[in-house]
Amino acid sequence: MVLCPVIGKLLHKRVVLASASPRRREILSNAGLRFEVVPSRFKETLDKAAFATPYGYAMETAKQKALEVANRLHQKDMRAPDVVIGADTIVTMGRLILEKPVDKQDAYRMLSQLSGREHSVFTGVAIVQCYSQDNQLDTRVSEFYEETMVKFSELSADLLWEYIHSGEPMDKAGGYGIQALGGMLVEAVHGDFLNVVGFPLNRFCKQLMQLYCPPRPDDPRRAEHDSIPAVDTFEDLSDVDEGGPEPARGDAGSRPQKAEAGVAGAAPAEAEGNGTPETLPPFPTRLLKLINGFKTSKALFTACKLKVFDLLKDGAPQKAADIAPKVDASVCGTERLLDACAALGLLEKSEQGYSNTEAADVYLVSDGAYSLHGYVAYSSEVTWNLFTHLEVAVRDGTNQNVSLLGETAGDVFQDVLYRSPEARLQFMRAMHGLTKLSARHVPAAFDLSGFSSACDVGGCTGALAQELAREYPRLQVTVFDLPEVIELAAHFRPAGPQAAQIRFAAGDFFRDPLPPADLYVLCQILHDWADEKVHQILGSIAQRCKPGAGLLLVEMLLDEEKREARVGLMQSLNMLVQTGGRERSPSEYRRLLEPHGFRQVQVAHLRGILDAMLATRVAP
Ligand SMILES: Cc1cn([C@@H]2O[C@H](COP(=O)(O)OP(=O)(O)OP(=O)(O)O)[C@@H](O)[C@H]2O)c(=O)[nH]c1=O
Repeated sequence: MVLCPVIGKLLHKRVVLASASPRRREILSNAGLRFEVVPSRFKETLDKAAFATPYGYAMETAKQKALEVANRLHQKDMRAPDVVIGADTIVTMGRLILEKPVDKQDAYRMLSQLSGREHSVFTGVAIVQCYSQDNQLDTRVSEFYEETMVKFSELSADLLWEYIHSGEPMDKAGGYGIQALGGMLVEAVHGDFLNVVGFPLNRFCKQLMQLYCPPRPDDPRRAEHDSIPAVDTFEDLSDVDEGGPEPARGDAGSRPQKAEAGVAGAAPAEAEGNGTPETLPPFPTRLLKLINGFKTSKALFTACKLKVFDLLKDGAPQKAADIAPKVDASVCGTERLLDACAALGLLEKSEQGYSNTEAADVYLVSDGAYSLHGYVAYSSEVTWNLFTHLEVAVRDGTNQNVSLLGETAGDVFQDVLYRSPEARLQFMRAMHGLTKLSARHVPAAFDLSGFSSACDVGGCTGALAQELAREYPRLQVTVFDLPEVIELAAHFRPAGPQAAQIRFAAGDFFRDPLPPADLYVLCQILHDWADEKVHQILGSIAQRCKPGAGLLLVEMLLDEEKREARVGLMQSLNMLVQTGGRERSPSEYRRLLEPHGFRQVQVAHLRGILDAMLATRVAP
């Protein structure tokens, strides 16, 4: 019996697993797949620093493992297998990437770093379809990754050594095997368990379905189903938070090979009835998703604006007819909106009516500790309108505030974002919600314990300052921002024990001297500006810095080739249309930092949407 129908389709193909991992072999044979095992000889020595994300590294390693086997078998037999599967599992925590330990000491080092903390396990998978013609091998690679979060208990040195002496850690990424004795170290798992063991079977089957059973354009069931095109559910979007919002959960077709089904390219199919092979283009699911993406954003914005999620928070399910009058809307419109939200994974729909999903309760209600309601409102009322002028922005290379607000829009902050107390508060709410969520991995990205004072330049509501203060209880943090921002920052001040570590100082970082500190922080500031202004900001920070002082940059880092970081690239368009600034890659930031004496730059790709760089000021 095969649960995944596509596994049956592969029974007649020559499938090779390019892996020596006994776990991968077991997972795939348990699933009913028939395959040969040819371990890859590819050496896992790719330069990790060259990858924008840890999963980019895992996917590339998986691909190289599979391609090595495909090429070797093709050369040997002049006949390539039909499909080669490669995989690579890594354990990551902050900027650390852990692979298999080299010896027992190394295993101890890894496990003690994981003790008491949460980490991510990424498995990158590459499915290489091989075609040989005239003795030439042509390949088409489909890659993806899966992330699972694992939390370890606090583990004593004795326990770790006992575990290491069992011999189990040595051939396993991160130095543990969750499926055996290592399971005892684990307090919680969030995500696909088999992904931790070494192979994300569920996602693999979905990928095979896409490759071997693409929906046909003339399939009536498909048309019906796709009349609202498939979109990422909210749960998928929250993966983004923890892994960087990449194409539908790490879905990446590789370039030199043929294009991935669903975007372009043709896949052979058999015409119904007469068995004649006919070439049909694959149904462009992903393309339709892109075309219609704006509808899903607006449905979410509208539900937030009507405060549907506030109404349903923690309460019993309600019917559309009961909800409509409470949100001052028509029953027929409300019903459609609620159904769309349910299909998007924002609401649950049952016989009793509609209720919030867990994610909606946390992120979409207007008053939650982690609410993104302010960010949604800003996106709907400001970003949305600016994006209607994207074409002009692209043609002219300028921000579109003037198109929106008229000639008064001179300075992006003073005349636009802060043009009235309401606009200012709206922007601050948006930034606060987003920073609070996305900056939580920043403080642990580097060891900042050597610094005693920090100045968060343009620190707005103090959201990052709170995270820094929480991680470093001896650190004093000054949040430096415009007087009108500091005035409203009181709305967001923390009540907790960190409050005493944080003070707010008013000033303009383009004009006024910065407060003294031995660590300066710029969180999503440089991306607002073109290079000339960036130099001005860095110059005035450098003036205040003694040698040894630090500069922590928190930004969405683009990959050097500007191909992978989809969210960062979208954000770069956003910066064009809103401010005239841009997102940059690590080497672009390095080039801006160097003339100001900021060297020894370390880069940390973090979970979530923000990354971090730490530079040290050297003597001029
Ligand atoms: C976290 C974890 C990992 N593993 C194993 O760790 C190896 C990772 O290394 P790899 O480089 O991806 O694979 P490999 O074993 O070297 O094989 P290959 O595919 O030939 O490179 C794989 O074995 C996995 O199962 C477990 O068995 N249990 C766990 O909980």
